[in-house]
Amino acid sequence: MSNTAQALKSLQLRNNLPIAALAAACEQYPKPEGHLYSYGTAGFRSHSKWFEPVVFRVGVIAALRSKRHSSKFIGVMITASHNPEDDNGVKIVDPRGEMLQTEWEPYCTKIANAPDPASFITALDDLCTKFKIDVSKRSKVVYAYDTRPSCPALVKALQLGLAAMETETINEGVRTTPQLHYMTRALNTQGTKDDYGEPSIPGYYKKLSSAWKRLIRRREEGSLLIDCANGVGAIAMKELLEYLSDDFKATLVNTDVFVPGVLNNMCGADYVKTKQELPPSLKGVLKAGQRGCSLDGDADRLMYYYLDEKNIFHMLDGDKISALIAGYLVEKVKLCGFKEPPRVGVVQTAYANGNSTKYMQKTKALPLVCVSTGVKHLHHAAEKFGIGVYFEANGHGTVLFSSDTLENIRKHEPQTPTQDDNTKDLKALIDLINSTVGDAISDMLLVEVILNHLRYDARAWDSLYTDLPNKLVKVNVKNRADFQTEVAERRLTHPAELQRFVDSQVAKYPDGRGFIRPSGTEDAVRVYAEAASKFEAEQLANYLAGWTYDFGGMDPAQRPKEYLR
Ligand SMILES: CC(=O)N[C@H]1[C@@H](OP(=O)(O)O)O[C@H](CO)[C@@H](O)[C@@H]1O
Ligand SMILES: [Mg+2]
Repeated sequence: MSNTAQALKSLQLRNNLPIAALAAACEQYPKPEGHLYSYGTAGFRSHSKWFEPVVFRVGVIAALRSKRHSSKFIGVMITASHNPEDDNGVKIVDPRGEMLQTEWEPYCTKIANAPDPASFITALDDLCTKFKIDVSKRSKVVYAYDTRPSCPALVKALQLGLAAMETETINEGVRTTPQLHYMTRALNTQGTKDDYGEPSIPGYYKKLSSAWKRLIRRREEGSLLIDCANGVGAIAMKELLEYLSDDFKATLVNTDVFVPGVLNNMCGADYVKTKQELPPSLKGVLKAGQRGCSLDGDADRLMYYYLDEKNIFHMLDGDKISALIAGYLVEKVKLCGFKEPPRVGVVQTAYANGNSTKYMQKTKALPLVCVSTGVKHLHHAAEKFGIGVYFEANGHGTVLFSSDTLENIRKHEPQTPTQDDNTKDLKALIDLINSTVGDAISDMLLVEVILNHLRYDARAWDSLYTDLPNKLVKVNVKNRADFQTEVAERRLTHPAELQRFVDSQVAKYPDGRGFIRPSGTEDAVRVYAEAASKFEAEQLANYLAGWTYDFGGMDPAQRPKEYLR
């Protein structure tokens, strides 16, 4: 008998898992030695070379998650978003289209890292016991993937995991991440009072396009330039434009889907946010005054921008999008004439520009909370408002309507024609917004509608407030776990001396703010600083980076020369 067979025979499981099928499949996808995976903010993410065993195991976990949720559909999305083309990632989507419940994350990590079939099955057994999963229940999984060359092989691995669990599956093919989230929720709510829409990709386009047509008031001059990052967003945008009729004028660029080496390369939302400049491929294409926007590689992030008459680039990031939407919604709600108007609130992270926070709180008197980085934290905090607007500065975000708010709107009886018009608008806005997750395409339509209603061009929108100059630096350290934070990652608890240095430096700069936190997705520590001028923001960031580098146990002789000490 082989070692594996012996190990399997001596297993004492508490749950009736299909051991033979799981072990056989696991042997086909042996876990490479020396690679540790961790289920974090963005699910699992890694170089695609080592990724098939992880995706196979995620298939099994997703099936168990479905069994745990009375056989509701669970979603699985294979994508590495804005990361390089050779990376890939996988994440699990819960029945309402939300991110996987946090309590499952450490179990996913353990299952992914189990070195052999016996320990893999034992880890699954622990999960089943912990969450009282009835293995005999049916399971259903809907999945999709992005345009990366590694996807077909990863999909095969996923399918093997699902087949081992005898899962009913729907393969949605190459789709955006938000489309997969939509599908998951729509499949699970079909025919119920919470019906989210027709559970199909045409259903998604119909829902968005019909809401947009109900909202749009006047013909726009010129066309919106959309940088699709050479990713799946290009496919979705082309399909959506078919539904939007000629009234929506858009020019798509960076649409070379499936061409090797171009995905997210020198384009896309992450490029724009990190470089704070126009992608080279848009130079000479975007005209002064014209609005442009960039999606990321899986179309869940959105960045807007324009060139002024001197051809100077201005970025309208997640904070500006959030300010526009929140400011608009708070006024809209007032115009509906509710007896008890829903409370509109905003959720941000420490990366939100200081002046955006000031604008929301002081100018707009909006309640605002700051949470840790990562969409799941923002999403949960936004659920506490009647209408919760959440965006990360990098352009990922959406609007949530609580069930009380939806009920309130459904029952509302407008007393005047104005109230009636505005209530109709609000209902259409709910359809236009993909509340399951940040959706670049839905957010883009929402921004366009609001600008249309307010008669704003890009410059008018930009002038809501002026961004404080800022700089983000990624610092390599020996062990990022040595850096620990508190108050939604805005302060370090360890190393305490480094935090004291941050405090003393920041105090020297007008409008200065800075913080240091370990990345949740990369092996690095991020340093952020803002101040009244570009020079000061950069200088502050470079001081904090220099100190972080040294505190991180790195060799001072190798310290990058822009870092200051
Ligand atoms: C500064 C920054 O942009 N951080 C990003 C990045 O997280 P880090 O934990 O900073 O690596 O990736 C996350 C997942 O995509 C995203 O939610 C977050 O906003
Ligand atoms: Mg993304």
